[in-house]
Amino acid sequence: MTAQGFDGVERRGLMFVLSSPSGAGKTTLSRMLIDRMPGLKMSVSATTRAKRPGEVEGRDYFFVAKAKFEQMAKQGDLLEWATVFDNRYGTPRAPVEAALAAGQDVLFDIDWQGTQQLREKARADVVSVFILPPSAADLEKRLHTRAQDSEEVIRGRMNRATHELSHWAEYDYIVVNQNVDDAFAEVQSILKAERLKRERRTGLTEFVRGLQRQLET
Ligand SMILES: Nc1ncnc2c1ncn2[C@@H]1O[C@H](COP(=O)(O)OP(=O)(O)OP(=O)(O)O)[C@@H](O)[C@H]1O
Ligand SMILES: Nc1nc2c(ncn2[C@@H]2O[C@H](COP(=O)(O)O)[C@@H](O)[C@H]2O)c(=O)[nH]1
Repeated sequence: MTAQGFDGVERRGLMFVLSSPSGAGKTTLSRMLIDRMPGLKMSVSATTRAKRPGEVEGRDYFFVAKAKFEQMAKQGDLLEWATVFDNRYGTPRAPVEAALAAGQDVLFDIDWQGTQQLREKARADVVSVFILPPSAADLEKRLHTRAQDSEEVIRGRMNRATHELSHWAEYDYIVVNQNVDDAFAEVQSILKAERLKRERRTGLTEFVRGLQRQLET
């Protein structure tokens, strides 16, 4: 699973995870990353929750029935899965493996349970970022302005936010999403720096040997 860095040095692909309480801005930041960072592919999850207005099958999620989800989990087709807000969510394994094998990095918008499972499977290749809202009032306002969930669903997500927040210290990086452009710049910097980490740059030895040969001649 190697990617060609922009400087031509081979490296292992990485799994870039964003988690947060619902409404803090993962989806927004993920879309910005996919639009602006070449070599990054979004992992599209399967879910048993109902489609929101404007969501597109295969772009936002694969919307599946409960029985189908259970079958996917049983067959080993999911890299990780969890129950969130009474619905099932999981990462289809094949597209992630194919993207990594093709030299791409993969972006995940998943919760702390999924992040733990990915970390158990591939610790060295997982880079995780927890997104915090600037305040509880902002979080609630964002869930309302998104205008895609009922009052009851929003209340449930706000009630669960404390629990989600309690997992912040399990993440490699913490970003406060106050201004979306600033938060994007921070997340982008993390990805750029992680792509340059020596340990995942498998082609460095060969590259440096080549430089040494040039210097000796
Ligand atoms: N920095 C910001 N300032 C103001 N509004 C924001 C900011 N970031 C995101 N939003 C808005 O907040 C709402 C929720 O954002 P988003 O859907 O990205 O959250 P999420 O973390 O993906 O939520 P979920 O976990 O429920 O999918 C959206 O309407 C989005 O446009
Ligand atoms: N463990 C996983 N969590 C996932 C996955 N896909 C999404 N999620 C998380 O679920 C909640 C709710 O999402 P929403 O779209 O209904 O608002 C959010 O925290 C997502 O990050 C997954 O495949 N695995």
